[in-house]
Amino acid sequence: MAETQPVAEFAPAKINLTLHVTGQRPDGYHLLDSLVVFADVGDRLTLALSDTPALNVTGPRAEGVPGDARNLALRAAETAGTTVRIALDKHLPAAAGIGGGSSDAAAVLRGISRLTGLAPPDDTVRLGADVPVCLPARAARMQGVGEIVTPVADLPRLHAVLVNPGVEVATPACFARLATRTNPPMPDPLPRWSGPADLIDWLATMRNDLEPPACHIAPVIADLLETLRADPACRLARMSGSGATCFALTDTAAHARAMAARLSRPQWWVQPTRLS
Ligand SMILES: C[C@](O)(CO)[C@H](O)COP(=O)(O)OP(=O)(O)OC[C@H]1O[C@@H](n2ccc(N)nc2=O)[C@H](O)[C@@H]1O
Ligand SMILES: Nc1ncnc2c1ncn2[C@@H]1O[C@H](COP(=O)(O)OP(=O)(O)OP(=O)(O)O)[C@@H](O)[C@H]1O
Repeated sequence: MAETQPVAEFAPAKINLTLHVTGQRPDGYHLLDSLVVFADVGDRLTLALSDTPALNVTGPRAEGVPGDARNLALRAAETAGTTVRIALDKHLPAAAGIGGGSSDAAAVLRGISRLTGLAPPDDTVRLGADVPVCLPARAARMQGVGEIVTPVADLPRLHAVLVNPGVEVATPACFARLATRTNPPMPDPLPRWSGPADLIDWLATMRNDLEPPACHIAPVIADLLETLRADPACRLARMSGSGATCFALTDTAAHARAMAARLSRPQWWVQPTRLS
């Protein structure tokens, strides 16, 4: 087969504005209720149909990312039953709670759909709990173990700073350290927020249940959250996913940029961003 013209896909960072752990299935997987949004920072992929699978990982965060069949980008193509050549320009830190691998996998599935005209496979949660929500890459409520994705229309757009303190937190270890596995869900239906300030006030009454276990595993996360909360521009600071990346919400893009400049440290990944 001659290679097709490549298509480009953006794989945005996934941010869990809330992450409530509401139960556990008999197979050990946890039931979640999470308000998920996407940032304007992320990985960049190009892919083309080809005879043999291939993956080339480059970019500022390529180090340590598997370049072989373990990479979720190649596993996604295999799930779709398609052979593709992928160039992955990695900008998101890995194992960071912002769905890097899942967003790459979802981007590959979107790209393959464009190349073949076929719909993505149904059972994408098998690739990773975050893949279904990353597929549309739009604000959504995520439930079940990640397979139930309900779009949230008209979510006010937020300004934020994302900060990763340079430690990796293993997701299973984080779930394993939960003190309680049956915690209250978010309200159903979700409220309708009048604007960003209203949304932030409401978010302050919600939780990330994985934050206490992650802070126990990596105390640097607790220190980071304290630093974020002490900043005059910070309206709310919370961890995303199983960490270690945390986000601070601000009133304006200028505040996010100024806060990001104040937070610059050699080992930290710091990004001002918009979430929507
Ligand atoms: C924590 C979140 O990032 C929140 O968005 C996701 O639930 C995790 O998404 P992910 O990294 O794509 O997760 P997976 O690769 O499917 O699972 C990693 C591990 O996390 C635990 N896990 C994950 C999802 C879930 N609903 N319950 C779990 O207990 C399991 O131990 C699993 O082996
Ligand atoms: N495309 C990829 N990008 C980054 N890591 C990948 C990729 N494919 C496989 N991996 C592996 O997956 C592990 C988890 O990385 P990933 O960035 O997906 O985690 P995460 O940000 O914690 O995800 P989540 O928020 O979904 O829990 C990494 O340690 C890495 O070895």
